Amino acid sequence: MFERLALVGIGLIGSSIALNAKAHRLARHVAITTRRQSTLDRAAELGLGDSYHMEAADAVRGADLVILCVPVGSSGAVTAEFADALSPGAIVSDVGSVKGSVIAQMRPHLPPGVHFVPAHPLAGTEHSGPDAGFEALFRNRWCILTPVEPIDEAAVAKLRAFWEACGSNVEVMTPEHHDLVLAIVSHVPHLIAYNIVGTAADLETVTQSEVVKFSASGFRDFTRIAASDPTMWRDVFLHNREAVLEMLGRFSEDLASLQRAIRWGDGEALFDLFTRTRAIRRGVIEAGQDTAKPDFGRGTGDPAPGAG
Ligand SMILES: NC(=O)C1=CN([C@@H]2O[C@H](COP(=O)(O)OP(=O)(O)OC[C@H]3O[C@@H](n4cnc5c(N)ncnc54)[C@H](O)[C@@H]3O)[C@@H](O)[C@H]2O)C=CC1
Ligand SMILES: O=C(O)C(=O)Cc1ccc(O)cc1
Repeated sequence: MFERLALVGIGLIGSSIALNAKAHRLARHVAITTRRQSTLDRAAELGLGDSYHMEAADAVRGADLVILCVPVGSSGAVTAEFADALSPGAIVSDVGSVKGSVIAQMRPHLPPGVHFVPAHPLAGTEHSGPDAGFEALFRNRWCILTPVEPIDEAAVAKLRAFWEACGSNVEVMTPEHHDLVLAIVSHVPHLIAYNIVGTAADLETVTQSEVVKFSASGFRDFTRIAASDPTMWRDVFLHNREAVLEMLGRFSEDLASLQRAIRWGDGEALFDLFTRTRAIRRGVIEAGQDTAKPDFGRGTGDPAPGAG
């Protein structure tokens, strides 16, 4: 599919892409570059690529597909390191959990003649680093493409085919819509997990060990999410600020109304909400998705179906 794939950053997502490239023969040569020598050495030990470079420019030179796989806050600085070495006609993409900010950071560095097609695989775990990757990560998961003007349809089609070969279902949308949808289905839920685990750990009457010992399944799920990479998630919140604050505002209002229902013994309000949310989960399962599928509908004015 590609002659030379350059992966810039080789953590969970970069290494999972590398394993797919090898398993499905998506590129004749996979060039890997990352910031630290120790990470590059580990990638080489794992046999993730065909060549390994400490200089990003050396990895992207001659590449027809470059995928940036670094925390979103580093996107601009890292792109500046290799932009001059990009070949005309190359497709430049990324995997960042935020699209608007990443596009704003990367675009000014990209020379005319390369095709910029940002992407976001909605697939991951709480683990990070090159050892965390696995080939099945993207299978039956969504990958969202957010092409920017001037859109090259052939480049979009090629990147779509790449992600489909990794097992993903591909959807195209604007960066703004992506950031709003992801704020409610991914970013705010992570913030809630970080917050509730922090609150539990801070309780003076509940020691840290009791939090671990008595974790029932619901709280256990929160602890898994709250174990996610601190650098990555700090960057997500700093770079999707507006959408997250908008969704948090709605969330707080809805939480206040639940608090009120509990205070005033309004069982009907609680029962009604829990009945609606149960139906949503069952709809998700019936649709064959055991993880939340974003609401790709537009124009409803309510990107959080069933919230509140
Ligand atoms: N972890 C997840 O579940 C998912 C993450 N993403 C996105 O994928 C991107 C990468 O995330 P992961 O692979 O999980 O992270 P990771 O922490 O496993 O790997 C990040 C990689 O980037 C390198 N790196 C960090 N700062 C750098 C810099 N300034 N210059 C060069 N290399 C640098 C690290 O050495 C490492 O190789 C992020 O933008 C994240 O938002 C997207 C979907 C899921
Ligand atoms: O581990 C989980 O449950 C996740 O939610 C993984 C994840 C994290 C970040 C993304 O941008 C997409 C997927």
